[in-house]
Amino acid sequence: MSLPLTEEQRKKIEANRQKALARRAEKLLAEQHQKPAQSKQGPSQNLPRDPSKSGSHGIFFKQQNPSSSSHGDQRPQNPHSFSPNTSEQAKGMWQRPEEMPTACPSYRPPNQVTVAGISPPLANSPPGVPSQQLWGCELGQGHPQASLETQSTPFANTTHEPLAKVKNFQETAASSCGQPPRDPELEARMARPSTSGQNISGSVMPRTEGRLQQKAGTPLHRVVGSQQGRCIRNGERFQVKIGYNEALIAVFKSLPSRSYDPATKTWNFSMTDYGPLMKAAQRLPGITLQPLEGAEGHMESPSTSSGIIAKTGLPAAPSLAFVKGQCVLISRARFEADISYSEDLIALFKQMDSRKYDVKTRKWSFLLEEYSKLMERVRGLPQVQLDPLPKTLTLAFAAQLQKTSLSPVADIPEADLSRVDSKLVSSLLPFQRAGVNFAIAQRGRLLLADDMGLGKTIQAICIAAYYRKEWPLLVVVPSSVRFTWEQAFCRWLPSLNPLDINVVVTGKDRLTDGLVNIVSFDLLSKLEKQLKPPFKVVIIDESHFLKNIKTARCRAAMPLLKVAKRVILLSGTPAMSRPAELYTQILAVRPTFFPQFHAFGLRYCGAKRQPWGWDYSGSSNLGELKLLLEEAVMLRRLKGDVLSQLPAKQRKMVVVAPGQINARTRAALDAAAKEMTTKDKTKQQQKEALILFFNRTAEAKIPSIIEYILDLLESGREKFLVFAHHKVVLDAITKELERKRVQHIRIDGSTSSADREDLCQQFQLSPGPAVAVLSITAANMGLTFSSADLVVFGELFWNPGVLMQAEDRVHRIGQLSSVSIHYLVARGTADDYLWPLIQEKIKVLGEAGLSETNFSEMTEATDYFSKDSKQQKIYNLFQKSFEEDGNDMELLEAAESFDPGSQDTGDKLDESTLTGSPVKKKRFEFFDNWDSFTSPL
Ligand SMILES: Nc1ncnc2c1ncn2[C@@H]1O[C@H](COP(=O)(O)OP(=O)(O)OP(=O)(O)O)[C@@H](O)[C@H]1O
Repeated sequence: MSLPLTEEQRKKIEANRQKALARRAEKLLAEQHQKPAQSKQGPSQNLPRDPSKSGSHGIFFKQQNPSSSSHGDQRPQNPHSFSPNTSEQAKGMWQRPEEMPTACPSYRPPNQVTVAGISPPLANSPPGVPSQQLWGCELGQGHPQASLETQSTPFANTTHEPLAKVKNFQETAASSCGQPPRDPELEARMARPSTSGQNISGSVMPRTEGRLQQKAGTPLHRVVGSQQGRCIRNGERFQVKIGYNEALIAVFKSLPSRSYDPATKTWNFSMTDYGPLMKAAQRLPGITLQPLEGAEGHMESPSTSSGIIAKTGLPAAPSLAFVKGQCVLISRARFEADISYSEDLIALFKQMDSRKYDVKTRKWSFLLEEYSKLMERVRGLPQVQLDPLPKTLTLAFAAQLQKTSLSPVADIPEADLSRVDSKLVSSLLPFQRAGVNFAIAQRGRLLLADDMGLGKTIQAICIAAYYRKEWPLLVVVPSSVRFTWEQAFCRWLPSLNPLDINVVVTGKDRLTDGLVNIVSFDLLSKLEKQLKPPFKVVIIDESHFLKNIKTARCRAAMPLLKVAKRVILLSGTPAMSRPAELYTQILAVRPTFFPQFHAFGLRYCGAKRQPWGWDYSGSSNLGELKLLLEEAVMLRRLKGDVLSQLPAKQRKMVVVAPGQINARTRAALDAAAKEMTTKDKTKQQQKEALILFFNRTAEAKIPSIIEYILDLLESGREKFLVFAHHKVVLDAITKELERKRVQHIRIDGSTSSADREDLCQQFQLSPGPAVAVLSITAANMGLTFSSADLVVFGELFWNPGVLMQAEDRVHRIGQLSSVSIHYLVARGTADDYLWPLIQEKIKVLGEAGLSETNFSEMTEATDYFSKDSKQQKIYNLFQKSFEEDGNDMELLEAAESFDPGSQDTGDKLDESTLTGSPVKKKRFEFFDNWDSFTSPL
């Protein structure tokens, strides 16, 4: 227990202190009388005090690195440094606490000597090593005398141990007395000049020097000479180790990120304050701050500026801390060392010619050509573990490692496409041609990940055709687009006999019957056994369907892809949520890159060990993954990148699977078709048969439309519009979306005007996936859906004006992208007649300058349907019926009275069941829509 000081004791202490300080000031003046007073702006009386003042008055020495003695030979030699007992004062300074007078009479030094023994005796240190460096001197920064200690005071035969004890003693005394526990004598002794030129005093006084000067009435010159300190990196922050200096403390306190650590009695700051601090310190006379290693970027050449903050030239104590990190690729030509601070390592980095320090990331980077040299040298640092780049990267970037390619972009030679059909080659847009060049430079193995609608099909066909000698070709696609692919081959490769195209429709079909074999993912897994001998050239459309290695489709496809010579993967969305989804696709293109998923997971999926196993759902090193993919696996262009080469609208005819039309519906369709061509039928009866045919077509297409929508959703299409005409189709779509819990809106003839706008807004603002299910005739105008850029027509409509008006729901002001329009066309249905009819109408209008001219040009297989005499008859009927404007209403009204269920099941579907729009509305919309041909966007 300690008692508080009496008033008398306090006064006496203060008087003694003043005397001691006055003596010291006199001495100082005597010693410095030759030198001009360097600072008239001495410390302000109001300078805030060190936060440590209340309980940390003492001397604090902490040995930061015992091994630092090995650097003793680098120190400046001081013949006086080790003269034993040359100074009584010094001796007094280092006396043990029990020998020291205490300011607190009731104080009893504690038994424990907490810091004793941490530092080796100075006598054992190599001669001449500045104590500050040897011990990582951490001075009480509130010590006003520290600024006076720039005079040289010979330290003789001193040890750390007593100092530690002094510290311990003083701290304890201070805290127990609640008063400044200082001994004026001791302080005066400590203030004696040191010949070492080093500041090692760390005792803290509670008052500012300015105040003391005033009280003493003695003008005390500001300290001259040098006070040295250094900055030390500590994670994201840095610490300043220097003796007390009021002006410096004021600087510290002006920095926003300041933090004072009472335990170590040091100030620390974030790196953002490094530059300002160094600059401010530079302006303080007598202060020398050794800059932070590797922090050049935080301040303009702090180490070279004006010489005031010149490096001390003193050896930095090597860190004993073990540092671990990894190399990461940051560009085609450079890699970065992602590792925490190590002086030795930084010294090594500085030996590299291509070194660069990034101020923002605070990391060093180097050219790949210096990679081997750096890694070899790092191996010589036992305290450092810098993990190398994965072997895959060194292989993929071998040219850069060997200094043969330092170009920021890969040089891709122009491929000789003379062996490919000229129709195709001449149709390629410039970016598509570049895609083909990339694929051939990659020897026919790639993931073509262009945005949707950029023409991956035409590029894939061209690449595959380049390797035609290696055919038969296998094309694996979602089942809903098998026939679209067939049409695309027919369109782009006129040299290919259509009979050589084999579309696999059932599990009984042969997979190898054609030169070009098109199969769905699901059938592929069923026909796995037929894959021998393996195909040398394989196209996988929507390759992200393979993202889950556990699925049957993936298990069937992977072995096939590993042995194929050419693998062309196509996907606009190769990974939808996490890098792990890319793994199988990378493996398919480059089987040797990451044969084990775990290695890939650790590097790029932020793999974490959990109680239940490894979690690979995260992500890491994505920049590097992107570089690797771009270098050796993937080509991806976004619509925005190539917008200038794209038409505003891209139309695509999607031939949906006839196999999905069931026998009952097929029979109904055939019956309706027969009815239309039967002789002796009145005109009215023919029209009724035509309407029946149209309605049966709607029914027949439902499974294909739903399958296509689900494929789009699985492919990651976020927002799109689906137009249909019949209520039965709209109902089926919405029912399926509800079942799959997909966000959607529906606007048909029964939707009120107010609701139309609300629903439209709802869709526009929806952040995630959403489908707008719309009636062709009820929602083809007056609505803006510009947040989508894809429109799917589940059903065709005979009036192209209505269709184009519907297309323009997305293709309007506010739409910054090129929009994609997919028309689903089913063979053996009314579509066989409607599609050519639409084409023909548009062509006529186009010739008259009333329509876009590219509708047909941009659509596959405008001639996909070759008409026999019976079909010609039906076509003529369609033409006649739908060309006479007055007949449209008649046809629609006739359709409304049609009951599609009556013939087979007796189920009655009323008008509103069959069509999505009320009759009255139709007339208005139908005739108005012709304007759309001429209305510009
Ligand atoms: N160079 C071209 N000349 C003519 N038509 C083209 C060209 N490139 C693409 N198209 C047409 O653009 C439409 C979209 O092409 P494609 O279906 O290949 O795109 P995609 O990238 O596969 O889109 P998705 O990812 O949606 O399947 C098709 O109708 C196609 O015929």
